[in-house]
Amino acid sequence: MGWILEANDLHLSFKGVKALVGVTFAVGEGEFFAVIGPNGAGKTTLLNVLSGVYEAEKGEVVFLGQDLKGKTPQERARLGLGRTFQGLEIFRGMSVLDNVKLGAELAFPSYSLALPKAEREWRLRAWAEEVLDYLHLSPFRHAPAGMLPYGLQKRVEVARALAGKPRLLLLDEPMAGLSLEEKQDLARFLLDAREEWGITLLWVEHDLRAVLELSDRVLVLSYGEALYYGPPEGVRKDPKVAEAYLGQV
Ligand SMILES: Nc1ncnc2c1ncn2[C@@H]1O[C@H](COP(=O)(O)OP(=O)(O)OP(=O)(O)O)[C@@H](O)[C@H]1O
Repeated sequence: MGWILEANDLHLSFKGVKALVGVTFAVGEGEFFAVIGPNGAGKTTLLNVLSGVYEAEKGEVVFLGQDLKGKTPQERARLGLGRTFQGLEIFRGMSVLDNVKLGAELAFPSYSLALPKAEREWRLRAWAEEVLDYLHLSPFRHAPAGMLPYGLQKRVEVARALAGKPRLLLLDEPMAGLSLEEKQDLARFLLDAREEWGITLLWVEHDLRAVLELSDRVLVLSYGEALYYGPPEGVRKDPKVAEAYLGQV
């Protein structure tokens, strides 16, 4: 399998608290890859290191064959490494369409700045509308994003990230706070986006059932260390994982 992302021996501590301890894994092109683990295991820290919010003290992150050391989150996003956050990161007063258009800007490389303004705006809007349509958000396109029910706001956030046409999208607990039906809808949209636009997905998620059902491979973290790395079928059988979750799996 061709790797789109490789993380080698990542270490990071916060004032003596070891958040990542020698974490090594790789994500294959087109995979749906999950990172799970108990609270405080280092999952969000790992996403922050991959997306450039933090720099690892040791180890390297290689994306599409390129070492990301020293690259800012914006530079990483431009290379095709997208991200959604725990909690909502949308502009509440802005319309759904404008939120998604902001994300779509990333999908239009700088040369398109040379296009006439109207032409560029038209293309941007057409692509944003396509993404909205895909995620069944078109009926809400003119509503201020903050006025929508929570589940739809989460979907707007995912739409904005997908509109940037990332090669790899990092998702931090995309299903938190969603109803079962909303979770099933989101799962379908993510799987469809992978199929349609060739986006690789790496998600941190607490809903173990959804993770084991949807993911191709899983990395389990506990106290910053990788406990398990492999197919979902092995997660429940692994004694170290069972111990870390104290019977939760
Ligand atoms: N900016 C920071 N400053 C100090 N300590 C931090 C910081 N970020 C994370 N930590 C610590 O690092 C460890 C890992 O935290 P992290 O948020 O990555 O875990 P997590 O697996 O995402 O947890 P959760 O499931 O609760 O979101 C924890 O002990 C946390 O307190």
